[in-house]
Amino acid sequence: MNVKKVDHIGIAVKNLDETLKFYQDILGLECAGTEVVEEQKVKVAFLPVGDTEVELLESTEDDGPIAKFIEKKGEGIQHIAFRVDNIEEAIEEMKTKGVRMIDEKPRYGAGGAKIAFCHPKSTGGVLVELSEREG
Ligand SMILES: C[C@@H](C(=O)O)C(=O)SCCNC(=O)CCNC(=O)[C@H](O)C(C)(C)COP(=O)(O)OP(=O)(O)OC[C@H]1O[C@@H](n2cnc3c(N)ncnc32)[C@H](O)[C@@H]1OP(=O)(O)O
Ligand SMILES: [Co+2]
Repeated sequence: MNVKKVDHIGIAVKNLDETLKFYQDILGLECAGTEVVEEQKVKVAFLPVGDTEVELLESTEDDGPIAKFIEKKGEGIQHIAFRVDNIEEAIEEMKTKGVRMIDEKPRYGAGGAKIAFCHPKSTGGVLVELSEREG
């Protein structure tokens, strides 16, 4: 597996605009854009920090993964995403090594990335996202 960097840290929030006040006005980060990713039932805001990004996630539906996460655990860090150079190969390697994949095929991720999630029960308790994209 060739992990290049931490692509982003995904943070579940109830209200994107409210939380952006902390990241923008207090931390001084810039919001590089927002996007609705229908398949994940989220509205996403990206805030680059050095070589990585903070990804703020607000649910667009009551039954989405972010809504469920907040219901059970409250707001906070929901996943960490690692950048890989070939996601299909990375998924196969994970499976071969016994990791339980939530996604066995890449899905659409924000910014046109190809993404796949690994189940927290087989990663030591962290929801891990694999992400392949340019840049
Ligand atoms: C836009 C995109 C992008 O970057 O481009 C994104 O990031 S979208 C980001 C949002 N999309 C996703 O998260 C998609 C992948 N996520 C999922 O499929 C789901 O959220 C699961 C991770 C499978 C959890 O599903 P669900 O809540 O129905 O399962 P569950 O409550 O039965 O949880 C099973 C066990 O996993 C734990 N668990 C649940 N969510 C967790 C999380 N985020 N981190 C660590 N552990 C977690 C629960 O506490 C429970 O443990 P116990 O049994 O010990 O209590
Ligand atoms: Co993500």
